[in-house]
Amino acid sequence: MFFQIIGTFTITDYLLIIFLTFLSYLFSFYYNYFTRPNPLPGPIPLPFELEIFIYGSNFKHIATTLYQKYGDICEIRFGGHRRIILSKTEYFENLLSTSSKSSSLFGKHEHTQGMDELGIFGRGIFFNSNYDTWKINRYLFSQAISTLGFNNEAIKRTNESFDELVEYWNLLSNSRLSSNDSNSNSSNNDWFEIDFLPWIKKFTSDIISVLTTGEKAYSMASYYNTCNSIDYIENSCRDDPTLNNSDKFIQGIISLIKGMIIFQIFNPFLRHHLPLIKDKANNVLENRDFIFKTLDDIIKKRKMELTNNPQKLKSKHDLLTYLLTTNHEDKIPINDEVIRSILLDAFLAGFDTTSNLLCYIIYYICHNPNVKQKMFDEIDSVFPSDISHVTADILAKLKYCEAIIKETSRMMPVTAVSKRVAATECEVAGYIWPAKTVFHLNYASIHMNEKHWENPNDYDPDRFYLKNDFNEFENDFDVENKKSIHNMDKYSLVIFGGGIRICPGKKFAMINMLSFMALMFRKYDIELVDMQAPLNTCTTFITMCLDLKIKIKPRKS
Ligand code: HEM
Repeated sequence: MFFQIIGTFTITDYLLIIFLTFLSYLFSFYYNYFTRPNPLPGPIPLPFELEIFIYGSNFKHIATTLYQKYGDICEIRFGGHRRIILSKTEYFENLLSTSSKSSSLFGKHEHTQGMDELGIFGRGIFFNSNYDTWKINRYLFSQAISTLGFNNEAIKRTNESFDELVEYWNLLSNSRLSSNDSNSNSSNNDWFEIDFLPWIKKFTSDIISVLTTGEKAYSMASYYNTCNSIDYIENSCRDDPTLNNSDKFIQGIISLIKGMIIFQIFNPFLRHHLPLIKDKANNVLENRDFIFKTLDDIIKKRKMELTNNPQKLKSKHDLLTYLLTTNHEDKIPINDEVIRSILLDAFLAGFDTTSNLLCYIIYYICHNPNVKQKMFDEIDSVFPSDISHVTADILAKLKYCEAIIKETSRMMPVTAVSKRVAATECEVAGYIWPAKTVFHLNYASIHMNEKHWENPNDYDPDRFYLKNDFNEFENDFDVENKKSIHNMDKYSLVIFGGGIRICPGKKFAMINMLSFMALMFRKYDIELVDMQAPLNTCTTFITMCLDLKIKIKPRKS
């Protein structure tokens, strides 16, 4: 009967049905919009999640533009979700709360089909919104990376990696000089030109890799080989099949960070059927499988070592060894999949954040020669050239370098906008919101707000310069101390997030960045190749530097 009726339809009938379906979709879409709770200023939404084609995916740009146009609290529909953009510190109170499970604002990511497809969300720490599993994973992770052994290892590995980096730069500089190529990038006066971004990414990924898995990644060696085919670095360890893929693995992590956004902002239909998007989404999935397999192989290999030679592992201070031995001794029920997700988090959250911030530091100090000189003076006074390697005691004295890290993070936060998703009805900014509302905390605009910062466009690390022995990054952000130092409200500078989901890697990140600054700027003077070029960045989950050409020259000792 049904098919008989269908059979009588003409093409006009079909077109009419399509038109009416479209009309009813539009009607319900805009009905929901105009009857939404707590209507806020913001652009009128577009049907079929078309906003991505208008606003792009740079969420820092979206949030700052909306703040400028619509004020401290406004909204946008994006990626199929209503998003509330908050650009006033008072509104952060409930969102960055330290109260735990009861908080309906514990989750950081909207649950979508894309999240499930990617198989990363809901696991590990960063992408996990399940309080019970998150708590165990975060506890294990924080325990492992806060041990003295891990911190000392972090300093030792940074020293070693820097020595290696200097070796490659010397080799490259010498080979360019000897080739005497008139078209060579190296200029006279001992200045040597490099693309800093890939080098610092390889540098930090080598450190993260060895501290996370206990395995060397040889990313710098690989990159050196792509820069110079003459003096190819032979490395016997690279015969190991696990390590042969190591640089590919690091590249894979970078692509995964970039590719995840596709699963967040494109709806399943576009991801599965629109050719260009479909290809990109498939590449992300293929890459994810490769990353999972590599990590699984490393876990298997370490487990074998643990069985065959448990004594040898006593000297290891990496995250994986800690997780496996904790599993053995404390009987905490974590399986290999959980271990893999924690390791993956260390890679995802660990190396791109520090490497990008180091790029921004270089950009800003090169534009502010007085800051650069003051930094040189501090480094020279606490880390003289007769001391070969940086130590924890030296790092604790680098107060001006610490101020540079803060001021750079204020001007160019790596996490420009963070997110919370309501699990149940909740109160934020004086309104009651339904479950699933997505809130964006617009740190980038707050960091540049005249209400909190005098001359916010001026790069001035002195605003954070502590001349006493107090090391702010040693402790969790302490409201009282922070107020006494900056005399500002506690959310006016948010570098590592806040509340129970504050970055657990912040101490390690500080060790890593301060060590690099001390080693690099004790040895090299530095300039930008093009002082007129603006800082080229793009924001997805974090704000990434897209390129940074610099010139370096050994400093006179
Ligand atoms: C400059 C360096 C870094 C910056 C600016 C940074 C910043 C942040 C921020 C803003 C958050 C989110 C907090 C929130 O949503 O409230 C976060 C979370 C996190 N970070 Fe970092 N981070 C850095 C380095 C690191 C390093 C080196 C590691 C580990 C090796 C790390 C591991 C994590 C993890 C696991 C989380 C998730 C915490 C959770 O959801 O409970 N981060 N980080």
